[in-house]
Amino acid sequence: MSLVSLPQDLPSILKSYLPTTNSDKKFVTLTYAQSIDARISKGPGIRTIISHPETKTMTHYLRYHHDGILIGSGTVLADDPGLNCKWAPDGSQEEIQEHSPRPIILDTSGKWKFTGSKMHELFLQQQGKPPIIIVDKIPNDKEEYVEYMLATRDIETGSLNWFSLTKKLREDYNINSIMIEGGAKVIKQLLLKPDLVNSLVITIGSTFLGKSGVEVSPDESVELSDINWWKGTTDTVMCARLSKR
Ligand SMILES: NC(=O)C1=CN([C@@H]2O[C@H](COP(=O)(O)OP(=O)(O)OC[C@H]3O[C@@H](n4cnc5c(N)ncnc54)[C@H](O)[C@@H]3O)[C@@H](O)[C@H]2O)C=CC1
Ligand SMILES: Nc1nc(O)c(N)c(N[C@@H]2O[C@H](COP(=O)(O)O)[C@@H](O)[C@H]2O)n1
Repeated sequence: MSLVSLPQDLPSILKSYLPTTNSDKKFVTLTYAQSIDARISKGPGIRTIISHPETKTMTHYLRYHHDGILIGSGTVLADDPGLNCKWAPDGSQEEIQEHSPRPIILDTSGKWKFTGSKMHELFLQQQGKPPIIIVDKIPNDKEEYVEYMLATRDIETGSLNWFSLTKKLREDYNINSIMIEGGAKVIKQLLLKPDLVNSLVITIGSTFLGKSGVEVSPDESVELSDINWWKGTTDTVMCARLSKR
């Protein structure tokens, strides 16, 4: 798949929502594409194109600027995504490979296999990196090229500790900036974490996906600040920060 050009006015809007170059500070961007009725796919397990080609290019521009890209197992199983970066200033193969983010798959119950996936194919073609899989138990039958990282859980509640997870990715793998693309279960949790998420970049496509679509509404109301809108051919992009609650 080749990309259309990046709209000229997008980088200046995105600039202050991107991780700073050469910074070793942790940076988390939550980014996804939704319909007007806040759905990110037509239904569970259905890969759905929402973004216009120009905002798809923006996603690859964002990927270029991050060390890692995280998705949940629901997304990797539904979409079989590539998660590489196809955008680079000069479009060279070397630059694309170097700047492809490291895929991070939150698959605590070990349902997904790298071998035979789109990600695997791209890795073999030197167009993408191999994944780190976050698991509750290191599997006996480890896959070649995959790195496994144990999920960090709160002792009292047993729930995933996102702060420790991003800290560990930074300390153990030098992944300072992470863009989190979804899916719905992951997004819903992170919309309630203003202390973890530095930037929010949401593409809003001009479509309604209807009641059977996968919804991304947080369990509580969420206020935003530092808001900027970009208007494209059919989509708008909202850049913002989550307000502290
Ligand atoms: N339009 C867009 O930008 C995007 C759309 N999608 C869509 O989203 C849908 C998938 O969303 P979901 O089914 O909600 O799946 P998901 O991708 O959010 O994954 C959920 C899974 O992730 C793991 N997980 C998440 N939070 C966890 C936690 N706190 N502790 C332990 N494990 C945890 C679990 O294995 C859980 O079953 C697909 O239809 C996909 O196409 C996904 C990403 C972006
Ligand atoms: N930006 C954006 N727009 C859409 O319309 C989408 N459906 C998605 N989905 C996300 O992108 C992943 C696919 O990545 P590849 O193109 O295969 O590299 C998919 O898994 C979702 O995370 N994003």
